Amino acid sequence: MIQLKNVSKLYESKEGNVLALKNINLTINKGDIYGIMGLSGAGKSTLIRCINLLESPTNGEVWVDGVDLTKLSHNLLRQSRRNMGMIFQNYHLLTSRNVEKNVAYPLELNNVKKHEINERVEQLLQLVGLWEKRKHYPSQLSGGQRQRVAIARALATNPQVLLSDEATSALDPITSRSILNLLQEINEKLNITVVLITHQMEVIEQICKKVAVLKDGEVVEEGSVHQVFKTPQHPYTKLLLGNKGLEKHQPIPLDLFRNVKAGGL
Ligand SMILES: Nc1ncnc2c1ncn2[C@@H]1O[C@H](COP(=O)(O)OP(=O)(O)OP(=O)(O)O)[C@@H](O)[C@H]1O
Repeated sequence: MIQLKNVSKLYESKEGNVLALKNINLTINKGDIYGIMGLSGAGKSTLIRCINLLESPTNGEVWVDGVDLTKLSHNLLRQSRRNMGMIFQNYHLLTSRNVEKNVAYPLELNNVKKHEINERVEQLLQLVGLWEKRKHYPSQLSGGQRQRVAIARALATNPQVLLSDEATSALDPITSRSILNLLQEINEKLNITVVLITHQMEVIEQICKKVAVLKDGEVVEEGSVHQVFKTPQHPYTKLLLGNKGLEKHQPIPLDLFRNVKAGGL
């Protein structure tokens, strides 16, 4: 379980101070696919980066599986971070390493034995449908394939949590759908908690069970996706959803693209 308790984040600079998060309280249960949505500048990236303390909150506590990460030493925090994989809009792959070496990288850093690395890399590349492309370099892959490599790498250390920072924002709708299906499969098969941020309502609608709506650094509404999309309470949520409320807009069936060959996207 992930709990954010009274989390605030103040960015200070000579250009001026920005209070990016204001007293955030959130509980994300194990096995959830939890979406955080909001417009540009709402504080989504800051919030997701506070979960693994890539960004240190100015105030508040971040509890993951019973441990307050804000109280950990540097070394213990590094160990805890192995429990949380992260993927990004721009993939962040190492361009000088081929697919299998990218996935192996976190395992090499953790001094895992060579034969275990090989086994794990094969499992992960089979899972994301890219075993055949293991010798390819990132520049030889499509955006969707790069994101699959990034997902495999994020899962290398067997994390319990996967954080997704706008992971499908740069992809076309069909490729985006295939990546979301993969995240859902990972959630179901491996029981990994997925936390994602996005400005795209359809992403939330497609795979999330729960959602928090972020506006100017504050959570203005939270609940099950069904409830929030069907009967949004806050004017900002209503504005974001526009005519996409569940009553007016039925999502595309989840399995529509399941049969599209993964490696081709
Ligand atoms: N390192 C930083 N220094 C100063 N201000 C920052 C920094 N990072 C973010 N901010 C500010 O904090 C606020 C929230 O930014 P954040 O990137 O978290 O929002 P976001 O919802 O992820 O936006 P986007 O969807 O455009 O990425 C913005 O006003 C932004 O300018």
